[in-house]
Amino acid sequence: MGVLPVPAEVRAILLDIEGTTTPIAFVQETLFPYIKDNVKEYLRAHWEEEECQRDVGLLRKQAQEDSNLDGAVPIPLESGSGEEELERVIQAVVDNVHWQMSLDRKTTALKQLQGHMWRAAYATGHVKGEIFEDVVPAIRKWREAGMKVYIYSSGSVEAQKLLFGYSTEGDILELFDGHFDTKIGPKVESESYRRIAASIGCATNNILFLTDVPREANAAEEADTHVAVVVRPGNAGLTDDEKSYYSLISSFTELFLPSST
Ligand SMILES: CSCCC(=O)C(=O)COP(=O)(O)O
Ligand SMILES: [Mg+2]
Repeated sequence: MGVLPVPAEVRAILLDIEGTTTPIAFVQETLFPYIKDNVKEYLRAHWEEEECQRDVGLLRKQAQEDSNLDGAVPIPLESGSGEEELERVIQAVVDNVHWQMSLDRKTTALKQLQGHMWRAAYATGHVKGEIFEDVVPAIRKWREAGMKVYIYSSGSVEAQKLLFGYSTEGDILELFDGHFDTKIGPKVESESYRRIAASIGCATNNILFLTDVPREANAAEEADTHVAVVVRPGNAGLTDDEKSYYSLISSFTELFLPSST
């Protein structure tokens, strides 16, 4: 690791969050436990709201798709009324959320609910989005050099905006030209990167994608997107093959833009 020249054709930098802009520990030890500890209470408090019913509907649909998976938790429809029936369905949703989270699943259904739940955690100051210290100064420099900067995370767009809107560096949402989540497709499928390029209005090779996950880098590369794998404290280790195959950076300051001499 040292200096990584950015290819001249690159016009946009696409950033992963967990393990790239943000420590994995913040997601795993702060954000996810908040969901596990509060999901039941949240569902009880918001059950009658349209947004909560939409989230439950998406989770129920996902549960049907998952029915052949080991340990999958079905979510029944409410049959009739009464406290006991409501508690039965809510408990099924809670168990489903816990099961999905135990596998670190990235389903849109789970991520939508999480995004809605974190709203209160950020707004009350209970949680602040953690950002590695090199991130903000580097993005400012890239933008001064004319680069567009986008986020692509499995976390919902709403969750992304909360993390960067209520971050340890203040509200830094102005640094981003747009956000993508799994609604555009999974991060491990190359088609997702083609869709992102089409949405930005550029070719896939005009994009440089920074991620900590080799499977995501591989999918992006298959779509002819430039990639670099980010090595941060607490990230999963890379194999020797991955280390020698991918361009690696440990800080955003290692990217060298041709126009930033
Ligand atoms: C956007 S905050 C929560 C992050 C999250 O839920 C997640 O699954 C992280 O995925 P990423 O694609 O950013 O590695
Ligand atoms: Mg990541």
